[in-house]
Amino acid sequence: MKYAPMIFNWSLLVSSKKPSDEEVAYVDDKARHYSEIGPERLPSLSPSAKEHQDIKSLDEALLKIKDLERRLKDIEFRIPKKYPEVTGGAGFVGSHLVDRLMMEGHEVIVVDNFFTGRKRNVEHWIGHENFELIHHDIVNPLYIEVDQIYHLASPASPPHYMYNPVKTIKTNTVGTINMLGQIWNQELFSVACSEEVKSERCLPTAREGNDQAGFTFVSKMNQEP
Ligand SMILES: O=c1ccn([C@@H]2O[C@H](COP(=O)(O)OP(=O)(O)O[C@H]3OC[C@@H](O)[C@H](O)[C@H]3O)[C@@H](O)[C@H]2O)c(=O)[nH]1
Repeated sequence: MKYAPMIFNWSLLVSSKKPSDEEVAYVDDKARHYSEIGPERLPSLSPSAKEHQDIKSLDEALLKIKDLERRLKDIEFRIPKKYPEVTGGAGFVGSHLVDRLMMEGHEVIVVDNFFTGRKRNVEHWIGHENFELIHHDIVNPLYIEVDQIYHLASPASPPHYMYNPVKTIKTNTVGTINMLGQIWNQELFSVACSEEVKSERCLPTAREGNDQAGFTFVSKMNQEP
């Protein structure tokens, strides 16, 4: 790409055009005006009494805002926050649940081995002080303190749960036992299951009306706490 050379035309500064009589008269008039009133009569730049008053009330307003912010923080602290853990929180259903919990102001921990889940499903929360993402396979124990668990970590669709059936059964049994071990009150433990699994503890997520549904059904049935 070619650039046009920048030429500064000095002749523009030395205009040949003479000021008109009107322009000269204006400049004369201004010069006379300011020589008459003198510098002391120029408008003062220091604040007037009224402006002083305004600044004072501005300070007071800022103090009030600070006080209100502090009281708001106090109130926020009194609202019971939950510390829920979402296993499989990087998956389709899990990430929507995470959004909901985060929007409600809870401190959310996501545990996922990214078998089918994706970081991008929760990336908008990464860096948020209430959010933590742990790359972990629930088949191995995990020792963290939470006060509620939404257990969604499981291969969800036939190609995924049939990919390694033994591992699927391990995830849904050993994995679930591991997650249960994290929480003292099992009433605060919810499992996501498809509609075939009839249990009050289940959060129904999908209808798995296919030949292999029985496999995931049996596997998930073992999850029931
Ligand atoms: O061993 C595993 C398997 C899977 N996962 C995770 O579990 C999540 C499953 O989410 P997917 O997007 O694949 O599937 P869905 O969100 O549709 O499944 C959801 O509804 C159906 C239920 O049976 C599933 O338990 C629930 O997660 C993924 O993030 C996956 O990485 C684990 O963390 N560990």
